[in-house]
Amino acid sequence: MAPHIITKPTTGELSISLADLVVEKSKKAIETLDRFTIGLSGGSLPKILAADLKNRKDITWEKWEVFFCDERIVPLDHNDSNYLLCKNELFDHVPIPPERIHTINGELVSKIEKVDTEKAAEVAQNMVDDYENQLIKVFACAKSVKFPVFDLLLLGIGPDGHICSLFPRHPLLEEDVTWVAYIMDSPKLPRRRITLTLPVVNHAHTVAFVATGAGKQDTLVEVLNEKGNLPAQLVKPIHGKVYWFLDDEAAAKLNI
Ligand SMILES: O=C(O)[C@H](O)[C@@H](O)[C@H](O)[C@H](O)COP(=O)(O)O
Repeated sequence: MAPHIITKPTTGELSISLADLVVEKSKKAIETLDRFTIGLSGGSLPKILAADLKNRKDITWEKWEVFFCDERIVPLDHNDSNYLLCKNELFDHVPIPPERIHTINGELVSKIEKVDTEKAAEVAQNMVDDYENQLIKVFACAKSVKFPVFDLLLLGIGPDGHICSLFPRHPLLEEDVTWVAYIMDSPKLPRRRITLTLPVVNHAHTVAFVATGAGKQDTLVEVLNEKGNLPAQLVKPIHGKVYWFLDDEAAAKLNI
């Protein structure tokens, strides 16, 4: 199915349009399943997302279940933390119950910082298991049931076409069993991260990319106009829809 591409002259207008989609998806999910499952990313996304959304009065925030599409393995109060970014932009301004915001395990973060490289992989695997268990609880299914189905995943895109912490040509792109994986050799710093895997992304009901600024022009031409295997091009939800929220600058080289 062709993606829906939404372009707006400014990031302010883009924030309004993105908030409209989030409100719509949140309402629909809460009406049917009494909860809304959303995955957030880092980068510029939390700020663009929160700018308008945090002032919306028509959201049942208490019914949200928030996960992170990827997270850097750093303390939750570290400047590199995607959680901290989302907290500052959104969580501090809206009443999502803290227990419904699913972070990486802070104790395991402290542990990983104190061990050698070999042991670090073991701790990272524990962190992955912990995060998968949080997903299992919310999605109320045994791990044998294939994949969680998020109502909405919000993704940024790197200039190299990466999404989550899934980078071009990285073996993690082949992962087709686990829901969450760790990466210790991320080409983008910090090196240690955990990420949702591609099959989880592709089981979501709705995936929305957000990209702004001239730095994304060439990447968007490649991802949207050409065939290839960049991580963003591998996002093809089995039953879901894909949206692209772009400002005019980012979209300038697209024929739309
Ligand atoms: O973990 C990270 O390193 C970032 O979160 C990264 O994945 C980001 O989401 C994209 O690079 C898009 O970032 P921008 O939207 O800021 O361009």
